[in-house]
Amino acid sequence: MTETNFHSPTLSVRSVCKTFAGLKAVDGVSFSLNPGERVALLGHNGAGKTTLFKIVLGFLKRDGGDVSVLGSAPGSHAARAGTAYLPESVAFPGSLTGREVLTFYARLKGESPAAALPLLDRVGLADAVKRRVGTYSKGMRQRLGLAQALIGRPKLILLDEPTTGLDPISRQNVYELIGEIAGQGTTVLLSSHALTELEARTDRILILSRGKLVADDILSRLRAQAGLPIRLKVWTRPEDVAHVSECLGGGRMNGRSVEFDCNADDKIQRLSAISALGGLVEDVDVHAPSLDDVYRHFSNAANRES
Ligand SMILES: Nc1ncnc2c1ncn2[C@@H]1O[C@H](COP(=O)(O)OP(=O)(O)OP(=O)(O)O)[C@@H](O)[C@H]1O
Repeated sequence: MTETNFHSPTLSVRSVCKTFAGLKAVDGVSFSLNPGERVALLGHNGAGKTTLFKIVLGFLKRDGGDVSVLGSAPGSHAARAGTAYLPESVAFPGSLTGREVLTFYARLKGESPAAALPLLDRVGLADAVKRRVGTYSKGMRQRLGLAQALIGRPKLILLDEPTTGLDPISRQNVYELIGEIAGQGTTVLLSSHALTELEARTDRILILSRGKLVADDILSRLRAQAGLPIRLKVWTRPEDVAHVSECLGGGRMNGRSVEFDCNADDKIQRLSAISALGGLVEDVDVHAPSLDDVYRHFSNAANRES
């Protein structure tokens, strides 16, 4: 077994392919993830996210390419010992209590149940540990799944749509927990369709389209690569709207504001021009392209190419 350290990737995927009955579910995908990274894997329904997860976990055999999990082959003892997985829908025996479920999984993973049980507290289930899981809400089951995945401090954790079915506060709690474990060096790879909530909570974005990896970078660089415009909205008094618009070279006028788009490269220059208007300007909003916009850009580009 190869020991991982801060110089070796937690997960390395090279030219991986998987075909189901002639359909290329994963088509030449390559990337590597480092310790402590929080990475979002995005893609339309059927893009190949779950297939890729299953290959990394050793549940599915790839047709080509290489995968190294913590320096070992997927599905090997070393890889499994350091990897955790939360599937999209978790199912636990309804007659067991939350505490019994976690104790069962701790034993299965060769960990001490006493060390694992505080995880129930961390996922907000402290008051429900003695209740049968059959009486849990969907969100509670999902949080129990997350506690199960965190047993034994995995070095790599794969989360398939971890916030599906959770209310806004629980979603926030999940991302706080993800931030905490990543801060301790765990690599988190999560798939999600909830782009807005990912925007500020992941370090890097991977986009799959029809099995191909069409983007892999931090959001700010993907924004720059996409070349999408930045929208500036300048607030002023109603009587000054026309004058402000003229000074700024035009723009869409609303009752109290002027809106226009600029390139990332022009942003500072345009903000200086706005600032030079002094008291005419009451406020400025800067809207960078959202992850939704960036995602749409890369997906559309991939569709046009194919
Ligand atoms: N066992 C299988 N047999 C045949 N085809 C499969 C199998 N598993 C997945 N596929 C196909 O491979 C493609 C990728 O599926 P996958 O489940 O990986 O997508 P996904 O990105 O996870 O989608 P979703 O967002 O809907 O969960 C789909 O076209 C799917 O129908």
